[in-house]
Amino acid sequence: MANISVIGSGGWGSAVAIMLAKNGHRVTLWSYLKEESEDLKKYRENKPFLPGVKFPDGVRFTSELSECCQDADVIVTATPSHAIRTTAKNMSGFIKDGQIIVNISKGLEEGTHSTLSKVIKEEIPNCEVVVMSGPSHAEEVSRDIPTTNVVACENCETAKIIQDIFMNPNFRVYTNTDVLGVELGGSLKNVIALCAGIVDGMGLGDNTKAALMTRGLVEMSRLGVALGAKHETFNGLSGVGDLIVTCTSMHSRNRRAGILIGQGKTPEQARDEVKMVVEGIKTCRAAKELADSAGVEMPIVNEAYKVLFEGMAPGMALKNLMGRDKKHETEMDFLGTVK
Ligand SMILES: NC(=O)C1=CN([C@@H]2O[C@H](COP(=O)(O)OP(=O)(O)OC[C@H]3O[C@@H](n4cnc5c(N)ncnc54)[C@H](O)[C@@H]3O)[C@@H](O)[C@H]2O)C=CC1
Ligand SMILES: O=C(CO)COP(=O)(O)O
Repeated sequence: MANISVIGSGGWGSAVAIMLAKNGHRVTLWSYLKEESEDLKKYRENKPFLPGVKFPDGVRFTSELSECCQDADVIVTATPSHAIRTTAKNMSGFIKDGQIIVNISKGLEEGTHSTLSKVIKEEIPNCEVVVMSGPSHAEEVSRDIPTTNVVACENCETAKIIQDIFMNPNFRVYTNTDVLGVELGGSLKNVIALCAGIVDGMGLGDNTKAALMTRGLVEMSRLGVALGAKHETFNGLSGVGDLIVTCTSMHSRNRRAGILIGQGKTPEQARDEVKMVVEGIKTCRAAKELADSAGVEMPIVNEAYKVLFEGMAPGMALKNLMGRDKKHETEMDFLGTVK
């Protein structure tokens, strides 16, 4: 049994806290807002994000970071991506050498385009970072619906420690050492999920969505390989696996925001209506800027950028994508990835 602190009590942090407590660990769940923490304590339920799911006895609640870090064997970070740097900075003074931090948030930092494990390592140089990603909606994990994820760390022995802590008969965990590939897959799929929602909101067909997902995966892998990730990682749980779930599930916040945009709402209106974190909007900007500076072609991401940030109508973006130059499907670039 381990002492685990989960930093961030949105839907995902709460679901993971519930699961880890059911696995037999002592869990402390940290909330950004004191009122959020008080409500969790009072109702033993996350009413806004996971209504109807009770926290097991093994979970306690706090809004004090110091008490989360000091006695924890493992710390799990689950804040929105934009809050990871500040949260890590605030945690840094309480972290012991070699402390394992498992990041389960998905996204890239605005401006620097850094992966979240890199941001954590910059703020807490004495810790060891593991990332967990894959197809896992909080609504299902909190209700013990069978799910598989992957934990990635350059040190496979550390990944195995986390695999043992998280694994249970309804939550199967694989290990991987391609940290960059796992993080990029989990982040970039949110942009394609937004586009899948737009396709649904426009009332287009299954053919259109299958095309978007397939070619979207090609773009994700192409950028990933150019940045140093392994191509095969994108064919795993954190790549195609998460892409499938996010592009097809009504639980997906990114897909739900996309549906609203496809129906004519602005990205701001869509984000406000979804109310929960829609990471794909910011990640789209980061992906476009990364692709531009690495000279990588990402036509879907480019069109999504125009819709999200330049006011282009989704119908025009679709026309641009369908009207591109003719291609051979498996055309390779110099790195051996499919163009
Ligand atoms: N919800 C899900 O099923 C999954 C979410 N994720 C990722 O987990 C991360 C968190 O997402 P959710 O739990 O869905 O979010 P959520 O929308 O359910 O909750 C957001 C939480 O962030 C807190 N918050 C707001 N501003 C903050 C700040 N400045 N500092 C710290 N906390 C702040 C809010 O109080 C709230 O508790 C995201 O990166 C998301 O992509 C990953 C896998 C599954
Ligand atoms: O990453 C997720 C599921 O694996 C959550 O995706 P959404 O943020 O789109 O709900």
